[in-house]
Amino acid sequence: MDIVFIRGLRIDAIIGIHDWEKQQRRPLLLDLELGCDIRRAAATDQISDALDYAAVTERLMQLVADNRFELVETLAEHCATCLREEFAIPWLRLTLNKPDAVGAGVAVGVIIERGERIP
Ligand SMILES: Nc1nc2c(c(=O)[nH]1)N=C([C@H](O)[C@@H](O)CO)CN2
Repeated sequence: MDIVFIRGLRIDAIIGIHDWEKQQRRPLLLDLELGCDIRRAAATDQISDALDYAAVTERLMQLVADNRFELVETLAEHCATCLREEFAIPWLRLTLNKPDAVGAGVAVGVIIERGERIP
């Protein structure tokens, strides 16, 4: 299986369990590995045959802008479900990093894998 990746995507989100976290958007960092087969896109050189990482990025930014959650788990799961359904992605790994949430310079978050890797 091939992978289209997105690394270091910064999206400002309302997320957190505390009242003060619900008042202001704060940055999240997303890394994604998206399973796909790039061979058709490579053969045709057409974006319509590719898993368009720009379209995926735009969809994630819209999803985060339209929602507010308490837990990073909930947001990660929504992102994974949305991408798998709307972009027909068989497998993905998503890392959601909420920087500085427990202290300056400390990274916390979740890493989830969903779907089946196609050999
Ligand atoms: N597993 C999780 N633990 C915590 C989360 C979370 O989303 N998932 N969130 C918080 C707070 O919102 C934190 O970011 C600031 O105290 C705490 N633990």
